[in-house]
Amino acid sequence: MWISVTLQAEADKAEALSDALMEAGALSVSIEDADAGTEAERPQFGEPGHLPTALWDHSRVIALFDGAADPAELGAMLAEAARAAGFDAVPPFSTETVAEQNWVQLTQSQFDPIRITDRLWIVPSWHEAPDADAINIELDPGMAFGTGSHPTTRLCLEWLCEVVTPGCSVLDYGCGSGILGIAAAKLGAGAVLGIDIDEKAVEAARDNAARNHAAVRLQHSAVPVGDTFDLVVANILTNPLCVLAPAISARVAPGGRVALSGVLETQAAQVVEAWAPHIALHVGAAHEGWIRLEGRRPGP
Ligand SMILES: C[S@@+](CC[C@H](N)C(=O)[O-])C[C@H]1O[C@@H](n2cnc3c(N)ncnc32)[C@H](O)[C@@H]1O
Repeated sequence: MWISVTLQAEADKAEALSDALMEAGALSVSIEDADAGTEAERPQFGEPGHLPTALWDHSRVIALFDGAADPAELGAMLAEAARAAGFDAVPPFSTETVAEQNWVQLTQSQFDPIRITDRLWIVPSWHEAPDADAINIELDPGMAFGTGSHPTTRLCLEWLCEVVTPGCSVLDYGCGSGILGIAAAKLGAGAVLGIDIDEKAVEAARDNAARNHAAVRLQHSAVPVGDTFDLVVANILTNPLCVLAPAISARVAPGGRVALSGVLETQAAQVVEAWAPHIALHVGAAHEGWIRLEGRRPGP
């Protein structure tokens, strides 16, 4: 028997806490994006005015301890780890006992293969692809957002399935795990570029693209993007999508198309208005209260 302790921590402190927990005697530690839970567990995502980095501001640090440890001993280990990681006190946590043989299953069973369309599946590495003939993107949950389980990602993936044509160029603005760019490349796009403001996301996306043998160029968003693209997809949040309207729209080639996600139904008008001087947008699809806005730059 093991004791699994799930601690809530700010993402930028999660790694330090993870290291400190190992030092303090944990048998294993994993870090999960706290926003990868249920809708109710994701209060920040999509709240008007919330900064984009808040998407993975909160992490769950899950540490496994020997079940023989008594509560006082466990409390002392947690306190030592919290102190070593620079916390004033032990962050909020919950514990549960886990039968040894169920541990791996417990963690992995939360992430089953996700069918986006008949053509496209997202498959965790420990699963067999349910349809070997489909495009199967291998992605495991990690620190970068984008496993296909969130409706905003799904809306973008469905759009890519509809609009990618052989050899077209695609910009994935706010690539996170790289899931959208990888999907675009696998669907037949030519030049695919993914950019992100978070260097860790760029690194994760690089790893994921390599693992999927997907030709996707990935770079930090501070690096200027000179090109324009046939397709531009951005799953960020309402406020940054409004602020970034001139920058993102400038990357859409004449005749090219754009899809924006990360917008709640109630926020559609705000984004449409911000984009009106650049590209006219309309609601293309909706899923669980989230919408996808789409537009086309006039041109050839
Ligand atoms: C919701 S995640 C989307 C990840 C992935 N594209 C998907 O659809 O699942 C938003 C991503 O946008 C990035 N981001 C936020 N603001 C940005 C900005 N101003 N420029 C570039 N990337 C940004 C975040 O770091 C994050 O990786």
